[in-house]
Amino acid sequence: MEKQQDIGTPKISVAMTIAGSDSGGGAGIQADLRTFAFHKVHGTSAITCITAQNTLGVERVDALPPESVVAQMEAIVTDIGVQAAKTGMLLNQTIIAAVAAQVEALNLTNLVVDPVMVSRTGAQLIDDAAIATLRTALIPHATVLTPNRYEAQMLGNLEIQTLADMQSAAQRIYQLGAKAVLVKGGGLQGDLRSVDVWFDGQQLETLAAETVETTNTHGTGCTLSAAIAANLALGYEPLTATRRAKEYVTTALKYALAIGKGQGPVGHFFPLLVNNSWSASS
Ligand SMILES: Nc1ncnc2c1ncn2[C@@H]1O[C@H](COP(=O)(O)OP(=O)(O)O)[C@@H](O)[C@H]1O
Ligand SMILES: Cc1ncc(COP(=O)(O)O)c(N)n1
Repeated sequence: MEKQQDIGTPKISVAMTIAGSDSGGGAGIQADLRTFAFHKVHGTSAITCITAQNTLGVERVDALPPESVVAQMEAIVTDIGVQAAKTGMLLNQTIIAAVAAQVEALNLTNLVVDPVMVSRTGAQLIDDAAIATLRTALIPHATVLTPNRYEAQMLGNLEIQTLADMQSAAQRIYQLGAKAVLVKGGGLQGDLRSVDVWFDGQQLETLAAETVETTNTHGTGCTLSAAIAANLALGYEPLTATRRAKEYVTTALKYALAIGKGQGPVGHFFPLLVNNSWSASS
């Protein structure tokens, strides 16, 4: 029988997320796949761990065996192929080491590394051995590295309070070998919450956006790194991809969802649903 004709776009970009599952649907794999879809990029996923999580926090985390993570990456890349990838929550040293080795073996380029180490509230999420491996084995493969305030403090070994501190951090962290570093401001005070600093060895840029007054910020970091990967997959240069991703996060924050008793998630698809009132019956 003849293969059915594709009805989608003739050429579709593909991105891969290597990250953890968030049962609450606001961060991790769930946020990444929605972000890819919003950008009309086909999303693939290598799941590293399963969190029992909601808007109030993480209750439990179960790691997958590193061999499973590596096999998922291989299955995706050897058949479908990807134009860009991102890493999120990698959880432990063995998974980080396995992912870094597989990134090398599969020759992955256009890699966004979101070094999920410390939550925006300052809680350390992975142990010191894992941080050391992230620093030496994975970060040197990053096209763009996106630490939040606390992660940047650890990676740059300095305190961050001001824009000047963010700039120093970006320059210091760049020495770890990523092609570009974006220090994110969400963990700072006032309007610095919406300011990020970019350094790629030549350009030191301040990326500022409108500050959105909301407590529903769950998933902002995941969404930003996934949107950078989506834009890289679409062929944009890293800095342009990052500027476009930041615009998307700002919009998603404006449509953030007041669900649950804690910090609700950003609204990945709500700009579309509100402005373009498609419904199944129409
Ligand atoms: N209230 C806000 N208004 C606008 N942008 C924000 C706000 N909070 C965070 N951002 C942006 O969201 C992105 C994610 O940053 P951050 O929240 O620091 O990451 P993480 O979730 O990893 O802690 C950054 O681009 C940051 O500037
Ligand atoms: C599975 C998983 N991955 C990542 C995050 C960080 O989320 P944020 O984007 O809010 O920093 C999370 N809470 N859960």
